Amino acid sequence: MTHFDLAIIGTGSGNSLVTPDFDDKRVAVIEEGTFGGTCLNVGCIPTKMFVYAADIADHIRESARYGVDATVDGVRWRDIRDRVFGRIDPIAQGGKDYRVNGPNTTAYLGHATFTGPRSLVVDVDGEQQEVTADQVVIAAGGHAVVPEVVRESGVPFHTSDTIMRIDELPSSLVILGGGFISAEFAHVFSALGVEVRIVTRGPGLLRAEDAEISQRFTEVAQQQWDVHLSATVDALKGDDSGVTLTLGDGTTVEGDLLLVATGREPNSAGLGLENAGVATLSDGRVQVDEFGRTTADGVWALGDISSPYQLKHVANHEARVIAHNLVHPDDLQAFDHRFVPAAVFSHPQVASVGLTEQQARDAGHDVTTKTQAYGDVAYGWAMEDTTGICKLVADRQTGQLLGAHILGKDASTVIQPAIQALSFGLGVHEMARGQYWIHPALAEVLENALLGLDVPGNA
Ligand SMILES: Cc1cc2nc3c(=O)[nH]c(=O)nc-3n(C[C@H](O)[C@H](O)[C@H](O)COP(=O)(O)OP(=O)(O)OC[C@H]3O[C@@H](n4cnc5c(N)ncnc54)[C@H](O)[C@@H]3O)c2cc1C
Ligand SMILES: NC(=O)c1ccc[n+]([C@@H]2O[C@H](COP(=O)([O-])OP(=O)(O)OC[C@H]3O[C@@H](n4cnc5c(N)ncnc54)[C@H](O)[C@@H]3O)[C@@H](O)[C@H]2O)c1
Repeated sequence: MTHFDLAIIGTGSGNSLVTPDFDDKRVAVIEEGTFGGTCLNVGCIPTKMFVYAADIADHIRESARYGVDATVDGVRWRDIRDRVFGRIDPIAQGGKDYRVNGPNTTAYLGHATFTGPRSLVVDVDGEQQEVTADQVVIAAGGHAVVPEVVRESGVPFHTSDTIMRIDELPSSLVILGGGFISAEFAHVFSALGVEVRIVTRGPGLLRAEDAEISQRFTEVAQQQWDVHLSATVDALKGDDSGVTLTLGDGTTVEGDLLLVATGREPNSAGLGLENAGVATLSDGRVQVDEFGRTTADGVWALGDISSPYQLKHVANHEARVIAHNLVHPDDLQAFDHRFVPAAVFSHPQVASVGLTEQQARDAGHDVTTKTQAYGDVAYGWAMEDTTGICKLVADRQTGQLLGAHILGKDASTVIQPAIQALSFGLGVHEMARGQYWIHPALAEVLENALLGLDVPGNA
C-alpha cells in the first residue's frame, strides 16, 4: 500500500489539480483510459477541429451568393481525421509521460475502485495496487448512454468516442438523438458530403434551448437534413454494411452507419462509492456541496461525475475551486454556477446563457424580450443572413439582463459580452450605451437587441 497526500481519479479536468501547491507533496494520478479525458481526446477539441473543416466546406458551397464561384472538389477524410488526431494524440501522450515521470506524481494506469474512505485499489494490468491518500478527488467524468433497444438489437453503432476515427466517410449516417452531439456531428458529416438522417424522440432539436431558438434551429436543420421528430425506435436491424431503424409510426430510416447521441451519464457505477461513504443522486451523479465536498470526509468531486453541467468550462472552473479548497481548508471557495454559458457548434451555431424566456416567466419576472435578426444589422447584410437571431430576456422593472440566446454565425463569440454583463451585474441600458460597439461588426446584433428591450433608460 502506498500513501499519498492527494489521489486524483481521472485526468480530464482532474489533471489540472496538480498545482504548485503540491510541489513538495506526493500525488497519485489514476487514469484507466486515455490521458487528458473526454474534452481532449473524444470531445470538445477534436469535434471543433472537424467543425472547422466542415465550416470551410460550407463556406465554399455558399460562396456563389456573394459572386464568388467555387466548388468543393473533394473531401480527403483521412487527411482531415489525421490532422485532428495528429495534433491531439501527441498531447495526450505528452500529458501521460509528464505524469508518469513527474517529480511529485505517481501515475496509476488502471481502473480505480474505493475499498474504504480514502482508500482505493487500482487494477493495473490485472495487478491490484492499493492506494491511500489524505484527500481524494473524483474527476471520473461520464460516458455515452446507449438505449436498450439499440444495445439489444446487436446492430453495430458508433458513439462520439468512435465516430471521429472511422477510416472512410459513409454515404449516409443515421444519428439517434437531437441534442448537442447530434447537432454538431450532423453539421460535420453533412458538410463533408454525407447524407444525414436524424431520429429523435423530442418534438424539436436542441430542446434545452429557449423555445424560439429550438424552433428556429429545428427549421433550419430540416432544410439541411432528414429529421424525424417525436420518434420512437421500435426495432433496428443491420450489419457492417448498413442499418435500418423502424420507427413507431412504421417509417424506416436507413443509413450506412448509426451514431448514438442520446445523452451522457456519470461514470459513478464501478467506483465502489458505497465503500467510501460517497452518496450519489438519483441520476447517478456524485453528490457534492457548493465547495465540491462529497458526503465522505476528505473526498471531493468535480466535472461530469458530479456537476449539473456536462461542460468543459464548468469542469475546469470546478477544478480551479477544488485546487484552492484542497489547500485552504479554512477558506473554502464555492462553485459559481450562476451564469453558465454553452454553445453548440453546428450550422448554424447556437449559444446561450442565463434564463430562457419561459424560465424567466416561471421565476416571476416582469419579462421583456427582444429578438434581433442578424439580417437587420450591417454585418448581417454583408452575409445576406436570413436565419440568425439574437434573443434577449430581461426584467422590465429592474433593467437587468436575465438571458441571452443566439443562433447564427459566430454565436459562441457574439454572446460573450452578455455573459460578462450577467456575471458582473451590468444593466441592459448601461451595457448598451456605456461602451462603444465596433461598427459594423456582428456584435451590433447584440447592441441592437439590448436597445430593443423595454427597460428603464431605453427610449
Ligand atoms: C463529443 C463531445 C463534444 C463535446 N464538446 C464540448 C464543447 O465544445 N464544449 C464544452 O464545454 N464541453 C464539451 N463536451 C463536454 C466535455 O467534454 C466534458 O464536460 C468534460 O470533458 C468533462 O471533464 P471531466 O474532467 O469531468 O471528465 P473527463 O474528461 O471525462 O475525465 C474523466 C477521466 O476519468 C477516467 N476514469 C473514469 N473512471 C475511472 C476509474 N474508475 N478509474 C480511473 N480512471 C477513471 C476516464 O478514463 C477519463 O479519462 C463535449 C463532450 C463530448 C462527448
Ligand atoms: N458544444 C458543447 O458544449 C457540447 C458538445 C457536445 C456535447 N456536449 C455535452 O455532452 C452532453 C451529451 O450530449 P448529447 O447530445 O449526447 O446529449 P443531449 O442531452 O444534449 O441530447 C440527447 C438527445 O437525445 C434524445 N434522446 C434521448 N434518448 C433517446 C432515445 N431513446 N431515442 C431517441 N432520442 C433520444 C433527447 O431527446 C435529446 O435530443 C451534452 O448535454 C453537453 O453537455 C457539449
